[in-house]
Amino acid sequence: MATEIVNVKEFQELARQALPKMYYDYYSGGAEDQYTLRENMEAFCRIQIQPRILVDVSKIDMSTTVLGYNTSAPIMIAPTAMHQLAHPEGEVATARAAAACNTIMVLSYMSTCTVEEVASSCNAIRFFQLYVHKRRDVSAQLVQRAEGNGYKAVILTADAPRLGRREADIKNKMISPQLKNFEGLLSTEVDKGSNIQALASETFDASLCWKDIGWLRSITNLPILIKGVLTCEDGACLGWMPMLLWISHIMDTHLDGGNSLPRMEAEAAIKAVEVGFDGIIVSNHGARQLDYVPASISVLEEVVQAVGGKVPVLFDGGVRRGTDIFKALALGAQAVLVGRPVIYGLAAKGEYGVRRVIEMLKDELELSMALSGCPSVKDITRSHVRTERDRLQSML
Ligand SMILES: Cc1cc2nc3c(=O)[nH]c(=O)nc-3n(C[C@H](O)[C@H](O)[C@H](O)COP(=O)(O)O)c2cc1C
Ligand SMILES: CC(C)CC(=O)C(=O)O
Repeated sequence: MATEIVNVKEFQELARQALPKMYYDYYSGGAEDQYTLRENMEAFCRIQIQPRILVDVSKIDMSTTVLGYNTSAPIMIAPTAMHQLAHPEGEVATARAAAACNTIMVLSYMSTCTVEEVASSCNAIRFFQLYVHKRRDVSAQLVQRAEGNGYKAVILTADAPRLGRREADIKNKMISPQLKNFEGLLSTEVDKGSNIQALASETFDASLCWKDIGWLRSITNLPILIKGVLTCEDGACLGWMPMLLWISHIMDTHLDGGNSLPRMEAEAAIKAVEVGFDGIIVSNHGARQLDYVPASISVLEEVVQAVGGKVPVLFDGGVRRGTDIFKALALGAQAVLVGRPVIYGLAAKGEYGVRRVIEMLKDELELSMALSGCPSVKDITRSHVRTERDRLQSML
């Protein structure tokens, strides 16, 4: 008899067994030395939870809203490319699982099922992730198809002017399938070098910058969120801060007239709000772009402070446990997105596997809330966690 799967991480091994090596490596891998890939998870381990006792937790309510849409828990499905390499039903199976769990799914621009196929497969709340194509008309058409098919928001991924260097994909000569969304629009059959690399360099418009957001606004009425730009080196310093940097930060605070953030990071976050984004996703793209950027959990709080509640801040990177979700919420995220675990569930057991992954995370979050004295999501506060920065501060 097969042993019971008891946590999300165990789906990774099932996926490894189920998938051809080339695809498993593509899904699981990160950039270059994979330092940030390890950090994304290890940084969670350095945050401790401070529970409260004797709180009535006989009922736990995990429900929340994201951009006004109700969801059963603050857990969303991150945009990840090419689900049909994991399972023949691809993104349709993922969307059905999202619908069954009452969770929001973000469809990748690089999906293998089309925007329309996913929309007509179920009633999941769907957002659409966008890469801005060198040919702007291609991106505009995709956004308009998404809007016409009931997707509720556009998520602009801003951390990929070029593709990160994923060495396993280079060695494996990772091949991308034809992406049906682009049929008739352009060819994705490129056969030089790493095909994924060639696909990305054909696609990504590396000239995209802040001033182009006006163009994006002009092609859609949907809310637009920005994903990935705020996990910059400036924020990273704080997560890993040696004592010296903390002292200089305190000095900055005084020189800055009370701004509690390092100036560069605050500027980046505020800029995103000023140019009119409707939400921010703190993300390092699952450590697949620039290696040696900080774990995204270690910059979350600075971004939340800089944004000051003006727009929602979502979070992704390394979420594998309910306690990870609890920690991200305590540090100010409105919800988390989950990338690889969803793919592992899909590869191992199709739609059912994705459902199990989400259910397991929900069950773990519910238990974490009960054991921490938090009957609802809004009861999870900053004082429920203790970070490295808190520990260093207490030594001053
Ligand atoms: C295989 C794979 C494909 C991805 N494809 C996309 C994509 O098409 N668009 C995008 O914005 N992010 C993409 N991402 C990044 C995810 O949206 C997300 O930021 C990341 O997976 C979160 O980290 P996690 O996998 O540790 O949960 C991808 C990530 C993986 C692992
Ligand atoms: C096809 C890739 C460009 C999709 C992606 O964003 C990724 O693999 O991280």
